[in-house]
Amino acid sequence: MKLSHLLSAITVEEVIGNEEVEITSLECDSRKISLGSLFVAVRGVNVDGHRFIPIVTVGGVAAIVCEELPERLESTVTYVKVSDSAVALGFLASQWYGNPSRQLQLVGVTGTNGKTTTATLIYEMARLEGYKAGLLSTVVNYIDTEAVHADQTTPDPLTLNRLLRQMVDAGCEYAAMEVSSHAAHQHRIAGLHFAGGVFTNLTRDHLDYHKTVDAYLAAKKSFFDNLPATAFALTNADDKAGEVMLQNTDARRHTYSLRTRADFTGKIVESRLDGTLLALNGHEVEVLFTGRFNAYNLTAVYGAALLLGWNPDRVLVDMSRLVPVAGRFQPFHSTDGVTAIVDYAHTPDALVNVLSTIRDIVGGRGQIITVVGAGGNRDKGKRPIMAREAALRSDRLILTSDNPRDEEPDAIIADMREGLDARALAATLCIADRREAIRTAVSLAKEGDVVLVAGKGHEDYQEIRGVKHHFDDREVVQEALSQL
Ligand SMILES: CC(=O)N[C@H]1[C@@H](OP(=O)(O)OP(=O)(O)OC[C@H]2O[C@@H](n3ccc(=O)[nH]c3=O)[C@H](O)[C@@H]2O)O[C@H](CO)[C@@H](O)[C@@H]1O[C@H](C)C(=O)N[C@@H](C)C(=O)N[C@H](CCC(=O)O)C(=O)O
Ligand SMILES: Nc1ncnc2c1ncn2[C@@H]1O[C@H](COP(=O)(O)OP(=O)(O)OP(=O)(O)O)[C@@H](O)[C@H]1O
Ligand SMILES: N[C@H](CCC[C@H](N)C(=O)O)C(=O)O
Ligand SMILES: [Mg+2]
Repeated sequence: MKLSHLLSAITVEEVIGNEEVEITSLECDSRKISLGSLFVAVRGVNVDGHRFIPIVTVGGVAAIVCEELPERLESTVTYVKVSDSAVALGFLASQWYGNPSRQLQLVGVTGTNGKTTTATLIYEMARLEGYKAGLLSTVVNYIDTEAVHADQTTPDPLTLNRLLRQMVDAGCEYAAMEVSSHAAHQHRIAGLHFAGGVFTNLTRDHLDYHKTVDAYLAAKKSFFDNLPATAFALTNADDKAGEVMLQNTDARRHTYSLRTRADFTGKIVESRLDGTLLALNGHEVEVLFTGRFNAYNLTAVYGAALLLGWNPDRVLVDMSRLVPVAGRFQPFHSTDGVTAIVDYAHTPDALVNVLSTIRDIVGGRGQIITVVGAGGNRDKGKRPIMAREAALRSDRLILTSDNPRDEEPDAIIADMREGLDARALAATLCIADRREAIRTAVSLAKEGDVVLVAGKGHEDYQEIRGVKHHFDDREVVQEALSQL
């Protein structure tokens, strides 16, 4: 592809050199370039990509996109100056892959919790409606029915557009994707053409990265600020940040709610551990999901489905055919009446939601035993709050390791313990070995009790100092239950 064709997709400040040069590949990582590549120098979180300009020049790149021109210019390289390389990379990646997001109806889902669930269900719903569809999510990506391993919630622009291209080539008409706050902030989604955006909720997470709640909100809001007028923007009217999200969007504004008047309303008629009778815009449907938070997700999916123009009657029927996402409120039962639930709750708010849901259903008839940890190298401020919220809503609490990454497991547990008063501490055990922690919780449970194993959900690894060791809460839980 000619450089000039790529450049027609971005706003350039200055070009020095030949714009008609042939580009053999588009890269933002100096370790991946080859002869004739276009290298985009992005200022990252750890390092400034501009640092690698001398290396890629020696490596034979044909052109370089950057925010700051190097002092020494080579006659063999075309230099393109832009005001924001990360934004440029997004648009260039779209152009490189033939703008696949314009050939699909792409729906983005953002918010602190519920992104994976909501995006996955929109994908499932498209398939139930008879369409080929794609999915980009924390758990797994799908190109029609082909599962592709997911490294990140929202991949970098090159991976993202490559996957969207594969979806279009496979005949997909729809795609759903999660838009993480990191991705929005780093412009990983720049250049994408969305048919719709959904906001789930905003509570505390990732303050290690965004520093303040306002900055975190601004990152999520930027997704809606950039939606085109042709798109729909569907927000949660019950969330404090719901209205703010749509303040500056050009998209068509719509709301969903479980509490007030909205375009799409959900009402829990009856709740059980294995399902809910839900009324969507007044129509009753039996769904295979539990909890108020899932009623929110389903109402959002229902709204998105109607805004995509699918048949309302068929959508209602298909809502009852949707099945829960791996590791999200996934129940396991022992033969003697103990239930264990594996859930991905890894924020204070998610723990509150999941534990309140369990308490509503169990009532005073059984005890709740919670096993939870917090990830290393992530938001430290949420640790004591997670422990406190879990202790408040559990009869017994076992603090353990999540992914310790580069931190000491005991130090993370100590941070969590800071949130507990003397009474809570008396009902709390600290067992850093997660397998031991789960086994202990299960062995403490009696008939009618519920063990909640929170934080890792679908993850099948434990990340310790850069190495992922196989570990799966669901396997450990099943093994422990079978030994009761
Ligand atoms: C902290 C963070 O978000 N980092 C992301 C970021 O990388 P970075 O800014 O650190 O990159 P960098 O290492 O500083 O490098 C800057 C530039 O120099 C280039 N480089 C670097 C080294 C080199 O030798 N040569 C070279 O050219 C890099 O390719 C890059 O273009 O941009 C990369 C490309 O998009 C991401 O893969 C990377 O995600 C890292 C791996 C990560 O762990 N991110 C997590 C926090 C994350 O994004 N999580 C969210 C989900 C959160 C949630 O669950 O809600 C997600 O979307 O997955
Ligand atoms: N709408 C919701 N509101 C609050 N909590 C929710 C909601 N949906 C799910 N949860 C809780 O949050 C956990 C994570 O759900 P999900 O994976 O769908 O969210 P996510 O936004 O994709 O998370 P991540 O950012 O880590 O990928 C669930 O296991 C559940 O405990
Ligand atoms: N994808 C999110 C959630 C991780 C969940 C938890 N298991 C952890 O490792 O902290 C993150 O990377 O922050
Ligand atoms: Mg997710």
